[in-house]
Amino acid sequence: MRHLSVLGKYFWKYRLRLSAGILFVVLSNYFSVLSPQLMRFIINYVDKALSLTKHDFVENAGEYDVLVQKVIRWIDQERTVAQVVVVGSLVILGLALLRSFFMFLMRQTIIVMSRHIEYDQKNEVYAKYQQLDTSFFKQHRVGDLMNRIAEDVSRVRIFTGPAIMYIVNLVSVIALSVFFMLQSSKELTFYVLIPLPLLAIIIYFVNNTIHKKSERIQEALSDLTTNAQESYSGIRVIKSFVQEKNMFEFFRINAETYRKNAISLAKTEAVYFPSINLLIGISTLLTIMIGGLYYINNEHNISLGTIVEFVVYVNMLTFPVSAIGLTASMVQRAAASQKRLNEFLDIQPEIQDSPDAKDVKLEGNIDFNNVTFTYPDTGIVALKNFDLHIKKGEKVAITGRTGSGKTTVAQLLLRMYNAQEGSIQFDSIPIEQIRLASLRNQISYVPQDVFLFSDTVENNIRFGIPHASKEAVREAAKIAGLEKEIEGFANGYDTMIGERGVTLSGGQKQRISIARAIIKDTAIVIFDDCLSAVDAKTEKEIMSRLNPYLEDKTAIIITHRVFSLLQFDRIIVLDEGAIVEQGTHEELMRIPDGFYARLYARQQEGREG
Ligand SMILES: Nc1ncnc2c1ncn2[C@@H]1O[C@H](COP(=O)(O)OP(=O)(O)OP(=O)(O)O)[C@@H](O)[C@H]1O
Repeated sequence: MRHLSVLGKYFWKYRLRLSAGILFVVLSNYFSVLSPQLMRFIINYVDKALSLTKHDFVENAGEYDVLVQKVIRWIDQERTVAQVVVVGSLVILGLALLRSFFMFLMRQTIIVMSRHIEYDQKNEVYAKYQQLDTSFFKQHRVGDLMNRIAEDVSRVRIFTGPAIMYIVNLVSVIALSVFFMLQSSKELTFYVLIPLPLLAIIIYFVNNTIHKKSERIQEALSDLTTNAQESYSGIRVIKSFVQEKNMFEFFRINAETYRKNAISLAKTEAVYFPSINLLIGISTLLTIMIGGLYYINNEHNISLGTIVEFVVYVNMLTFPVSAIGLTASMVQRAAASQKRLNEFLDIQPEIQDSPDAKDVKLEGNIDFNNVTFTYPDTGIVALKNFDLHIKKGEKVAITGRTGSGKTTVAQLLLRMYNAQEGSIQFDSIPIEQIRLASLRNQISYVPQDVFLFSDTVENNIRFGIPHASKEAVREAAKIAGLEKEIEGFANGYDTMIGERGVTLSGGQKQRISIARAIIKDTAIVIFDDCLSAVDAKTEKEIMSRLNPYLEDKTAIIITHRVFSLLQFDRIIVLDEGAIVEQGTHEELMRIPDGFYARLYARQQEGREG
């Protein structure tokens, strides 16, 4: 429950709606407990007026609610018995209408409030995701993140809406009806209420079982969905490895688990609802039986009207009491979901703006001073005493074996991580003193893994500059060597990319990603192995167009392909997180048995062979 206390801020925000909602629940219940009293009055009135029974009882006006007393006085004015019955029934109808009206208002306030809270909470979680560090996303599965924003937030909404409504309803219905039952007959109240606590306890326990079983079903369903999803997205691999049968078997096992759990839940539910009805039936039975005996024996001033009044009260208590278990499990689920959400919401991102961080215009000078960096989650030391000084306008290539730390250099420049030792500076300003948004806005980065959104080609290119003109988009596409291909698409720049759009080749995707960086037109450009999927000829073409574009920029190009490096001012060779060779192409070629020279020779052979 304490996990739910964070919702206090939302209840405070919507306090007007909440208080109005609570008032409406109470009013709606107030009008509903008045009708059994009127029923009692009408029955007793008819009984007395027509002398139906020779029964002796005293109508005690004080047992009725003040409002009912007034209504009775108004009805009971020189009217015939039939008129009293008709007018009384119309008042009962009026009460039912009033009750429904307040119920409508109650839903309009409490349920609407819960939708507002749901909206705010979704935004809060989404905004938090955007703030969290990249390392957080490495440690959590996408499915898990999606679940929190969808499933967990919905479960919390069930608490802020229906559960709150049920709780207020339960308390007010029990308080009001027990109050009037006691006014009417203490003895009968006692017997009638005996089965109700028992009912609540049984419902609570059975509901817990149902809750556990539902959780198991959810898990099984999640496995089943993941299984199906992977089969669809990996269909090409499955078919080429002829694994259809095995995959189906895997699916069948998951489906079987789901079926077993679902059947088990259905069995419990099959017992549950009839049992509730049985216990409620016992309450009604006790009312009629004990009330009847009192009546026959002329005890405790019980009239026919009182018995009917009690039967209606018992039925009125039925739903709220039987909803206790349901409400308790709603609260439990919401608390578990909020706990999960709090785990995320409480994380303070390590990478955030320090109070003295400023917007800085970057010129393009970059310094790595003796930087050592270890990935916090794996403990892998990716850079060791890394010292690199790049001047404004310099074009630097970084090469080396896979896993040597090349991408890490780019990640640190974008401040996706903080280096544990040493310092990184831009124009002699420590990276921590530059506002994150300012830093990242001034670096054009093309990551190794291309990611395109399900949107048009044009919008994908202008992603970083949402208001970029069509001309700027076309210019960027031209430099990235994409212009002709895009024009060849049926809808040109408006062609949709992604699951339901055109399927692009690996090289085309890479070039859209390059165009997306180019359009930013910043002083610093980092390309991370972003031409690996294009052929050597296209690569050369792109490079020749990029050359004039990069002229006044500082460029860091990470690559495995040596022959594209020829026009660079400096080539850095990394190995195990440290620089092992550094110089121009010619200088590196002169190092006997050097990494670069060997790589170059190997690639030349490959090209000729
Ligand atoms: N997000 C991460 N979390 C933990 N360890 C990582 C992460 N990214 C990379 N590493 C590890 O850090 C080391 C350096 O990785 P990095 O990606 O910088 O190499 P790279 O030279 O760019 O490799 P490649 O040429 O294959 O892209 C590797 O051992 C890698 O396993």
